[in-house]
Amino acid sequence: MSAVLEISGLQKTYRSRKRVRRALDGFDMVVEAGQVHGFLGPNGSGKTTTLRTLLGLIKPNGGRMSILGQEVPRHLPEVAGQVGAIVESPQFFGNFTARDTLSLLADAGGVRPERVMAVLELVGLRDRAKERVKTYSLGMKQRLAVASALLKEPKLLILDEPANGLDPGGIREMRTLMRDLAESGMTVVLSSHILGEIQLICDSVTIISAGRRVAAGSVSSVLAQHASTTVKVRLEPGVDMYAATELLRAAGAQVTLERDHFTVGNASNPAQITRILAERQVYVTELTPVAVDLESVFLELTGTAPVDGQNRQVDQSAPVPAAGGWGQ
Ligand SMILES: Nc1ncnc2c1ncn2[C@@H]1O[C@H](COP(=O)(O)OP(=O)(O)OP(=O)(O)O)[C@@H](O)[C@H]1O
Repeated sequence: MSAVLEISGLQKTYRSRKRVRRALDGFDMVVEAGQVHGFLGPNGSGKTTTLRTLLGLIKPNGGRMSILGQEVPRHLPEVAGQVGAIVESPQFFGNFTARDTLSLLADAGGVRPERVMAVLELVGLRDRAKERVKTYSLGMKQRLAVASALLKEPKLLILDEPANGLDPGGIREMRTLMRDLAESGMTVVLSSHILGEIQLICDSVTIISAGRRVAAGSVSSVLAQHASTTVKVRLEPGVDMYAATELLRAAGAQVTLERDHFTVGNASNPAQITRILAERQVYVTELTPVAVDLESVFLELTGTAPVDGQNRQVDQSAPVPAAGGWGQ
């Protein structure tokens, strides 16, 4: 695989008369060819700043960036034709049809006119191409925006919050579209706050917090690195659950009592749970690992802000040893 997008040590500081705000603090990101890559981070973590810097819309204070092997912003004119991007919601004239809107853009960008109906077909708007944009739903407008970014047949498509404001049906359509584009060989980078969606759609992710990378890699490897040692335990009906949890707590387990079950947070050896309880004739009817998802990893990572002044990405710091070892 080869990197379509590489960012290394990116710095951006916004300065106004009143304050200095460091939006990017040595940020790194790599996106391999043909992937759908999720770019995740809480509000204000630096996603839009990264994308705007990459597209030459704002100037960084330091760091290196390359797109399709060309250093940017120096070589942006050479690669701009191969990058489609929607970083701010595009404004369309409501009285224009989708076809007229795209024809104007194609004309201005020196794109072959045949591309207009081709991209409308790709985003599923061909049948509605002759209707005015003001009659479109939000989801259709979002798809029209994606169509406009596809006019140039880009190798890299960058979308900031493409599913923003869409209902579940619209989100599903957008997901299918992203996957279809990746299958056609395009690399797609999308930022989103809808983490369940990112988990379904993306091959790989970068998570940013306070201007630094806090995790990166394939979705499965990011999840595996944060594999949970929490298990859910259910007991036979009628058993005193509180007394059972006290037995486990006395042995060092981190127990959280729920309405009809409890969880043990540091269960690196779940057999200890069944052994300790069975010794007191308390029997377990269910013992299941609590699955980790992207949302819990995101909350865990972005809840712990990077240490100021540390010149390294947070995901390169020494791994924290897994909790466990109680009840031996
Ligand atoms: N033009 C600007 N002037 C000053 N500060 C700015 C400017 N643009 C962004 N910032 C600040 O830089 C930081 C990063 O903002 P950015 O918009 O990149 O975050 P984001 O991750 O895209 O957030 P969101 O998810 O809310 O869109 C924030 O603290 C923001 O207030």
